[in-house]
Amino acid sequence: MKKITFDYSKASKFIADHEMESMKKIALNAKDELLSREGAGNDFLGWIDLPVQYDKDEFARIKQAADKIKSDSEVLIVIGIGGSYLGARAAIEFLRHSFYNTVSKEVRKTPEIYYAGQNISGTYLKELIEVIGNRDFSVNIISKSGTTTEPAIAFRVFKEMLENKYGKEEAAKRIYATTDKERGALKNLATEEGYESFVVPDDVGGRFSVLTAVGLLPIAVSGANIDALMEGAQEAREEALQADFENNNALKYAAVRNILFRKGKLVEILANYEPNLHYVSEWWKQLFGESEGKDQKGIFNASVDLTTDLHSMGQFIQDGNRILMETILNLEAPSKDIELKEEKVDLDGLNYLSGKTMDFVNKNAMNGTMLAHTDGNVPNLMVNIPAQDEHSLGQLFYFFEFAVGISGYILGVNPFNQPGVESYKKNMFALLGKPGFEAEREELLKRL
Ligand SMILES: O=P(O)(O)OC[C@H]1O[C@](O)(CO)[C@@H](O)[C@@H]1O
Repeated sequence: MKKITFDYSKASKFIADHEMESMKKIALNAKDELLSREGAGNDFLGWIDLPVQYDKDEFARIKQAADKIKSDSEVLIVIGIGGSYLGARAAIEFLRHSFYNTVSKEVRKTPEIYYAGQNISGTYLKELIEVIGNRDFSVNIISKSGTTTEPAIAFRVFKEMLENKYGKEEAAKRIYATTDKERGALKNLATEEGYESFVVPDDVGGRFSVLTAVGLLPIAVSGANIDALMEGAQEAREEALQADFENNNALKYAAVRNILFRKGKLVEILANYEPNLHYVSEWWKQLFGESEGKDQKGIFNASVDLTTDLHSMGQFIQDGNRILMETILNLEAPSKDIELKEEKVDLDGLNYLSGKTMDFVNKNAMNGTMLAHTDGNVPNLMVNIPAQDEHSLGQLFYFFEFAVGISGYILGVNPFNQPGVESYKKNMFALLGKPGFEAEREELLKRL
């Protein structure tokens, strides 16, 4: 099986050999810190061994639950926010049909899948309910803490809908709860109501949880192969833990982005040339942004879908404030392609491309853009993804997880906490009038 690779050769003019030598030592120290489990946030390192040490009984139960949902539901609603939905969505959009929910059932073969609880929009929820219509559906509510407001609100709505449609007992058989093994409101509810439950391990944070039931149940419902996903992750883990620096893609990526950061490249844009990678970028943004953006430090993570955004953000990337580095997600072999035909009269002037494939055009756009951006002083790094399949994606997930652990330690932050996320919650609760927030409420209202 082909491997994910990281290539920074096109950015070599921005990185001197001695800088790499020096950062190599720092990255290897960070690796020791991570693997010795003595660094900051060391109670959240369960993701390191997850691809080889996971609960096999639960894994089998995930497959059974997915089979049940496939057999009794036309629609699955996945309720969660941040790490409790982005990994599943990234995988489903990367691995399955570009128009998964709208392509015919004969092609899709599995339930339509929609996401809720990732915003607080009444319009979104109301219209999602219209999409479900009278059809049979199930719900997978995912919240590690079991107390996050956005998914909790959405779950209330769908729980009531299920109970009205099927009665309380049957509704309970259509609700799958993925949460902490013993704590939180959702766990209590699941126990009380008898929902089938799956566990988010204590030592695996939300943004590192895609290879637990958090990601695996929705991914399995979509028809993707979760065994192959885990196998890919196992291979990337093997490399990350065992390989020396020169052959260790995750270590090199962590090192290079930190060299560039220290030279004023404060923003990293992740660029894809295939729309099915859009949510991989969204997943990556949380993984890196929430892990590194703290203590008034960190690389800001952004993403662009290309060539689409070359016609909106392209001007800035080429020519605006020079604070950018760019990492390209290069899907080496897309699963489908179209060959361009010759036309008798070359009115659109495209006959020079006849016999060429869309991917040929796309790859040339990518290479041309990479050189142009490099000339414009945006260092371009590349992550090569062999294929649009589970094996490659499993590798990619682990590659980025390991890289961010190393990168966070290089930066000198705890990559495994997210204290900053609490501030908006506190204000929201106060403004909503949640009991216990009365004093804060008065203060905030004066400021509005
Ligand atoms: O799974 P939970 O506990 O609902 O959390 C969802 C998301 O919210 C955060 O805790 C931030 O508030 C993320 O770290 C997490 O992925």
